[in-house]
Amino acid sequence: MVLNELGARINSALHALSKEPVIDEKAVDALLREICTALLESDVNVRLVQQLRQNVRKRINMDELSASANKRKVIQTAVFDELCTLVDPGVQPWVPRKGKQNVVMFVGLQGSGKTTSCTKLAAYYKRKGMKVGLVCADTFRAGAFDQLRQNASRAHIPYYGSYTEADPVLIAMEGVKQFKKDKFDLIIVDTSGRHKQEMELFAEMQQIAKAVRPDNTVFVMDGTIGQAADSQARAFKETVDIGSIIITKMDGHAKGGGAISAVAATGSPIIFIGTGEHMHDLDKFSARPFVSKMLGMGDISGLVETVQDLQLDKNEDMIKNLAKGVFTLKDMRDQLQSILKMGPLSKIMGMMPGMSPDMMQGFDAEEGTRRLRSYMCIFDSMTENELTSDGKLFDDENRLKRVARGSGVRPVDVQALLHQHRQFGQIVKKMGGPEGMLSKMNPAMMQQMAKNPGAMNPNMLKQMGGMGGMQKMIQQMGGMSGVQNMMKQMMGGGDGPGGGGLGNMQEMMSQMMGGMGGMGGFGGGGRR
Ligand SMILES: Nc1nc2c(ncn2[C@@H]2O[C@H](COP(=O)(O)OP(=O)(O)OP(=O)(O)O)[C@@H](O)[C@H]2O)c(=O)[nH]1
Repeated sequence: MVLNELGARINSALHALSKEPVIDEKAVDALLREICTALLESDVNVRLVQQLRQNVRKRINMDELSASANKRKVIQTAVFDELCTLVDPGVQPWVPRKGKQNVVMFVGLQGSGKTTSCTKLAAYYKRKGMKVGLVCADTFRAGAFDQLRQNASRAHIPYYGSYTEADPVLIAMEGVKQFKKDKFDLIIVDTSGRHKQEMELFAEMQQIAKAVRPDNTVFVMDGTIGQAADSQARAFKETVDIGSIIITKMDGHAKGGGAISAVAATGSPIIFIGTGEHMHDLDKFSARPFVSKMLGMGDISGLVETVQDLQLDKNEDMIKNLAKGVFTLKDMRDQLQSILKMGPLSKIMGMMPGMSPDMMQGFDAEEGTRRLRSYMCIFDSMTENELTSDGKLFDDENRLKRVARGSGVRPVDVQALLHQHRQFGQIVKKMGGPEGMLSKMNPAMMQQMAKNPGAMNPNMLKQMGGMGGMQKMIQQMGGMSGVQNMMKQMMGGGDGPGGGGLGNMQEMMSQMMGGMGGMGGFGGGGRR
């Protein structure tokens, strides 16, 4: 069972509980049976599933429960917490520090996704402002250096490797030495893999570790591996000092439960999850947001971090404009550019509460991204004067035709962009100023949800006014104008209970992307 399905099944079991007229031992047993079966079908280690069942059972005291006003909430919180425990070894993950020359070594079996993940991680920390270098110490697989070189070049990340040197230990040592000399903040060493756990691989890993003395060793594991994950993780743990885990290929049809269980075998935290072959397909992992996202409650912290990385609050001109309710073509270009920088639209939308991955079906994010890129070409063909205008200049047909010619599109495409700009402009006008919807919020509620999404009353999101309330929470958590402005743009309004939050967002997105079909499932306001 893939993780989306697992989340949906646990959700529906919890939902079924709320429909029970009496919540007694029998009802709790039925709930746990359903959850445990779902976990086992997702390849979660059987020992861990038993442990989860016992822990939840221990936390639910039926006598106390009968006096409790909200039994369902108590049970839901217990289940949520135990699901988090399942993927959280309780160890703070290691993070590189800027200004210190951090060395990270990647290990794992051949094809697990080491090389790909090295570059993804390098790009991630580059976005955080670190000076990152990649060392290819994989001399076992012909072509490994070429792969790393290509990936690194694409991401503009310096790399080190050799076509002639056959000794991986020497390459690793030399690469790390050079990057250290040049004061790199983070040096990532990719090592070889083998088809299976074998002595030669382990001996090589140990030699490299001895030579470069990594601050952290990252174990990369294929998410599709199933129950074999447990023994694989143990074998690696016994040989090298695994500090963190990256699980790859968690996109598509990976069951993932087996690899996730590896946390227990190594006692090391999962730090990232690979969700595709592209550079951006790396999700930071932490237990609570992961479980929250799996259960369709979104990943607020991931969304806030992604938005923070954009440093939108540094775009002062736009912020000033927005506050005044003014929205130029240049503002629109900057916003869309930011969205493009955040990575695939599907990923961003997947982080939003209420949007479980299955709701994204039919949402053609690639087509959306292509359309955004064509918009960028149109903006590039405009003069500064035109960009800083409200678009009325294009009532002049010659001007419109000139821009269409310059960007290789039809005049009607330029008109479509101008139409969307007008729509955005109307929303900005409505929301700007002190009367904007962001001024109305309930901080206590937001803080509670931010701290513990599992304890959230399922109706809370609805009460908060769906995505409108979400927006307020992001304001509370991020506390920065850039996030608000971004969210304002992306999501549109949504005030009050059931306010058209998601509905508006759907409308906005589909307008932006030119009416992508298949998003009709999004309800207004909170979901569940
Ligand atoms: N779908 C998907 N594919 C991935 C992911 N991570 C890696 N891959 C693919 O998995 C394949 C193997 O990845 P590599 O990075 O070459 O694996 P490796 O562990 O470095 O392999 P060796 O160098 O031979 O040890 C490649 O085709 C990658 O594109 C992921 O998160 N999702």
